[in-house]
Parts: sequence; structure tokens; C-alpha cells
Amino acid sequence: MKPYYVAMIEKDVYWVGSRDWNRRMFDALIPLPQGTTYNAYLVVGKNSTALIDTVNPGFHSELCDKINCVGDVSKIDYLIMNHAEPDHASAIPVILDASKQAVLVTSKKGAEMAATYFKVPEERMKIVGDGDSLELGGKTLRFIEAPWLHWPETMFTYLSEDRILFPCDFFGAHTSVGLYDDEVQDLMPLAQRYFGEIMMPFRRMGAKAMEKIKGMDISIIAPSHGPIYRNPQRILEEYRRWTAGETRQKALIVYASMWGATEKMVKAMEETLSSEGIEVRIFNLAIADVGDIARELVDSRAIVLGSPTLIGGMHPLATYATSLVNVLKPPAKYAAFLGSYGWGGGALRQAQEMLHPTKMEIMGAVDIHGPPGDDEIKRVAELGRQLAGKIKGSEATIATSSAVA
Ligand SMILES: Cc1cc2nc3c(=O)[nH]c(=O)nc-3n(C[C@H](O)[C@H](O)[C@H](O)COP(=O)(O)O)c2cc1C
Repeated sequence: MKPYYVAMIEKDVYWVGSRDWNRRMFDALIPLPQGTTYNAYLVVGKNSTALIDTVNPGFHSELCDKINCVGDVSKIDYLIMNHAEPDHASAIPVILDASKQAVLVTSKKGAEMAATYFKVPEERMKIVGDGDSLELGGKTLRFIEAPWLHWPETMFTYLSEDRILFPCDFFGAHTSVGLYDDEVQDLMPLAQRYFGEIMMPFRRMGAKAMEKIKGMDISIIAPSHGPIYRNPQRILEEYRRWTAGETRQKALIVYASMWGATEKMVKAMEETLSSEGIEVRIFNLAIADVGDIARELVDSRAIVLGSPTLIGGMHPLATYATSLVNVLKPPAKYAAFLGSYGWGGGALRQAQEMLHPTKMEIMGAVDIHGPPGDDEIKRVAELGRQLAGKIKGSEATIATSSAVA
């Protein structure tokens, strides 16, 4: 057994997760600038022991070693599966093999998924529903159905005596830094980035879950990625806003430009929006980090897409960004398009087709032949002023001065 540090987060409650400092990509989609953690928790009761979630492939023996530092992996009674994704559930067969008495505790849908993904036999599973509880001896686990956060089987586990909520991916953040929230600088942008990537498409289900846990006495939130919140109020308030789809007086501009024509228009748009008091975030798609875009999508009220025409359609980077918007389903209400073409055009048509399912109101487009002159720049400025008016006039306004806490 290696000399691992196993943190006790409350009496007889241990963090037995792993830090993956070197991971740089998740879901083959999202860059991880600070790596991530796979958090698993051991709860030791007077009569039984439960393990809440497991870890990513590659960390299974570390998990067993850590459990053995404070307990005995062969004596685990319950393995709680809040979520079936392999970064949290892949060690299920290892644990069930190490402890012959262990039973997998999960939701009804979770049981189906555990059978499919990890070949867990029915007789080794216990299905739990909303409000069911499990008594470990002075430690009571209560289960809360919280489906579609972000797979259909997800549930939360609440440890009543210690008032700890284990919500798996909900409230997560990708960073391998720190054990507790107050040890991580700039945690909220990382949490917002995670929300944008993973939870934003399910924000209505997220709002339902927030409603469910609203009156609960929660002293610690122990998610499956990133730091443990021993000061949960701040993240609870941010999640309330994000799941409600509250936006700021902010525009996100994403663009590609091969020879600078579209970029000049983007610059003119930035100047106009800024002069109107709108917060602006700009990403050149050739060098942008998709995670940063996801983060900004969480509370931007408008999206401006810039793309030249390339072989009769949008630049492929702009196509990708538009697909991302369709997939992540941000709460933005307004959109605008800026583009340039050399002969027949086609980018604008494709942008209109692709943005149609988002139900954003398309405020206008400036699609020009060749590089922009003064007249075209004036048209961009006019579109910018209209967009700013919409952004400022829209309801549920959060003052730009009330920066994200
Ligand atoms: C690889 C490539 C493909 C292009 N394909 C088209 C096209 O199919 N139709 C068109 O109208 N213009 C086409 N153009 C011309 C550009 O759309 C035009 O130069 C535009 O002004 C470039 O804007 P930018 O400076 O923002 O990149 C193409 C240009 C390049 C470099």
C-alpha cells in the first residue's frame, strides 16, 4: 500500500478520490487547463460502510489503496452510484469484486445502466427512489432523484447527520487544485465553465433539482469533480441564477476570419457595444478555448457570429461554434451575423439555417462583398446599436456592475 493522504471531511467521512493533474481534454471536446479530480467518498457507519461513487479508469488501484488507508475495501457494504459515467463508475466491477458483500445502490435507470456498462448482476443491486434512505449506524444516507444532470439516471445522496450533499457532477468544476472551495483562486469561473459545458443543456432539470434541495440544511457540498464546498452559499446562489437562465447585459462575439475583413467588422461591433455600456467577450475561433466560450455562453444575452464565406458556406470553425450553441442551449435571446464574401456568398444563408432551431431573435446581419469600407462599418455600428438596445431593454436585467461573485 502506498502512503496516500486521505482527507477526512467530517468524522468518519473521507475523500478517497484522485487528482488527474495531467488530463487536458474531457469528452473529446473540452480542454481542462488545470486537470481535474474524480471524487469518491467513504462513509463509515457503526454497522456498515458505504462508498459514494468511484474514479476514472487508470485510478482504480489508487482508490482501493486509499480506502484501505482508513478502512478495508473487502468490507464495503454499499457502493452508491449517483451517476453511471465511467469517470465515476468505472471502478464498480473492481469494488464489487474486492468486497463480495457489497451491493450497488442506485436509481432505477441507474440499475439498467450499471447492467449495460459494467455488467453488474441484478442480485447485486439495490434500487432506491426519491426519499429512500439507508442506515449505516449513526450515518444515514438519503437519496434524492435528480435525473438528467447530466444523464438520465443521476441522483444525489445526502448524509443527514453531517448535512453533506453528494450531488455528483452537479456543482462540479474541472480543476485538480485544492480540496476545499476556499483554497482555489477564481473557482467561480471554473465552476461556470463546467456548468456551461455539462449542465447548461439541462438547465430546466437543474432548476427542478435546485427547487428540491432549496429547504435542505446543507453544510457541505461534495461534488464529483473539483473542490468540496464547505461554504456552499456562493455556489448555490450562482447555480440558482445559471439554472434560471438569468443573463447579463453581455454580448459574446465568436468569429473566424481568413484575411481580416470579418475581423474589422467584429472590431466595429465591439466598439459600438462597449460604447453602449454592454459587456463584450470576443473569441477568435482559430485560437479560442471551447471551455471559455461555454463559460461565457452561460450568462450572455446576445451572440454575434462572424464568418466569411468559404466554399459556399460558413468557415468550418464558425460552423463548429454554431453547432456548439445548438448543443449547449444557452439562454441568449438575440443574435446577429457579420460576414464577408468574395463572389457568390453563402455563409449568411447557412448561419440562418443553423441558428433557426435556437429560437434566438436574429436582429440583423451585415454580409458584405470584400473588405469593409466606411459605409459597411457604419452599417455594423447601426446593427450594434440596435442589438445594444435589445440587450438593455430585455427583462430580467442584471446590472453590469453586479459582477459574478
Ligand atoms: C479558401 C477560400 C474559399 C473561399 N470560398 C468562397 C466562396 O465559396 N464564395 C465566396 O463568395 N467567397 C469565397 N471566398 C472569398 C472570401 O469569402 C472573401 O475573401 C472574404 O472577404 C474573406 O473574409 P475574411 O477576410 O474575413 O476572411 C473564399 C476565400 C478563401 C480563402
